[in-house]
Amino acid sequence: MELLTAAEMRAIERAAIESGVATGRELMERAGRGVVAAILDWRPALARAPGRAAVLCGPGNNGGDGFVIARHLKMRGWAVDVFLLGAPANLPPDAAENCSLWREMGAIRPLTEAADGRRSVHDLVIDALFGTGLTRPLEGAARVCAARSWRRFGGAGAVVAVDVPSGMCADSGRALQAEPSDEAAATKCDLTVTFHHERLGHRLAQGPSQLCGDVRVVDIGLAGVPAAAARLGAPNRPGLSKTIGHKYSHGHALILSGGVGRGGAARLAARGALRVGAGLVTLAAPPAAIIENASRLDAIMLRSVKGIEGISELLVDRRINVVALGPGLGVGENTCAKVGAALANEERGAVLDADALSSYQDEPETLFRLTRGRSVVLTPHMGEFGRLFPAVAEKLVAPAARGPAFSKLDAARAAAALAGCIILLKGPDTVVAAPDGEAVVVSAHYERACPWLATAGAGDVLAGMIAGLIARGFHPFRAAESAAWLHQEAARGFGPGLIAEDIPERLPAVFRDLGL
Ligand SMILES: NC(=O)C1=CN([C@@H]2O[C@H](COP(=O)(O)OP(=O)(O)OC[C@H]3O[C@@H](n4cnc5c(N)ncnc54)[C@H](O)[C@@H]3O)[C@@H](O)[C@H]2O)[C@@H](O)CC1
Ligand SMILES: [K+]
Repeated sequence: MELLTAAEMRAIERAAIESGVATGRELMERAGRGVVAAILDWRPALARAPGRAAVLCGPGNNGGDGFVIARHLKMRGWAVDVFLLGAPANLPPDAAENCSLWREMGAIRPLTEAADGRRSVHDLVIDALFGTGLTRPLEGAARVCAARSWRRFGGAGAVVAVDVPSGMCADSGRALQAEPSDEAAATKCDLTVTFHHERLGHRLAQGPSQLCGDVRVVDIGLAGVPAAAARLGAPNRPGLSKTIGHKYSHGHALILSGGVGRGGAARLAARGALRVGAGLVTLAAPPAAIIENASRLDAIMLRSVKGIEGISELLVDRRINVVALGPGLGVGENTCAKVGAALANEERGAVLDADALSSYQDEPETLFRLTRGRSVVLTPHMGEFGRLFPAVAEKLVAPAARGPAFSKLDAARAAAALAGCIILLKGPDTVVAAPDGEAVVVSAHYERACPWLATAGAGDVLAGMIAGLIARGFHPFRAAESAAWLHQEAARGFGPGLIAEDIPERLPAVFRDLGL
């Protein structure tokens, strides 16, 4: 599934209109009618018993959709109150036409009245104030209405956004705000109905977690108009279903462990690598930690390595085609030396996580010289990301004062360009990006939500799973994307109460469900 920016959606609309696929009026009609159908399908009780709706219309084409919605609701027996921000005379042509059509059916009141009303008498509030054209933070009555939506308009039924919740940037999922002291304002909705494909903002930042509610996509007849867009991440089925061969044909992953009492993270990673299908998995530990690890490992092989030379000696074996390191290694020069040894051979893949990233916080460029152009995946969470890419992270945490705002996708892309390798930026809205700009959002939201995945050690398992898929011959980008998806799916299937150890053990069930 593609995820569009506002500009990409506008380009598609323009191409459709220019090539005669549909007029702007027709698209608006399909959009408004589609929203009504989607709402009634989403909550069938609203279809059985029409009530009273408030339609909040803005000054652009999002408002135009609102007038279409008002008309279709009224035709279905609803009592409809329409509120407009600004004057009808200032509406763009298609919206103005639909405004006139509505005026034959009912009145238009200024939005300030909706903002002032103490209690809502409405069963349904339609937010058609701003869509993809929003460029600056909400002001005045629109801002008051957005704030009221957080209190459900004083008792209103469902709040439904047209295209995007007003106040949210469609590209980043962030609520626009002028300065840090300024509270971000965007409508909090129960349902968001968008058109053609989802926008990126439906999958990033506050979009899915706080603002959109459920999301439905309405077809407005734009299929076939191409766009170069980001995608929603998915498992690579053909890669995963490759028949089981000789154990060496599925590669050999090496996981570097920390010292005595610090091997748990590496063991979790190793288990993830093995369960995801690496042919062989070896855990390399310092001599003093061998007994501890030997008592905990069976299918995973164990090697004692002494210092950096020990790692280099082990890596003379070319059959080891990927190394994962970072979890439990500690932050410091010693870990940097291990990263250097792990990346010495150009042909070998690598996954760097946790301490392998934080160890370079004083000179990230030293790390990037090693990773540039290599089959390497860096898997930072936001904190680690900020240490390696401080300038990029700063742009992401600065208030989103203008739309389109800098997004998590932009951040991961910028980081991938700097590091010259694959970046997986963690979160429920995980983004995987490559230096050439390819990017996916692996989204654990809506029907795939699994907040219990934020548990200690889950990231270690993910690093191991990525390494396991690289061992199996996956391109590092596909390995990161598929592993992130499988990781979420395992957590989803397990349910609340999940601990990191459960994730690898759940993978066989995930594979079975995929029909592999
Ligand atoms: N692109 C498409 O293919 C389609 C778009 N449609 C609708 O059209 C919408 C986009 O319409 P527009 O481009 O007119 O954009 P909007 O309706 O989102 O708003 C644009 C207007 O608001 C003003 N504005 C921006 N930020 C403001 C602020 N903070 N305070 C006050 N005014 C502000 C702009 O100057 C402009 O006049 C979509 O979200 C969608 O709802 C649909 O009709 C169907 C087809
Ligand atoms: K809206």
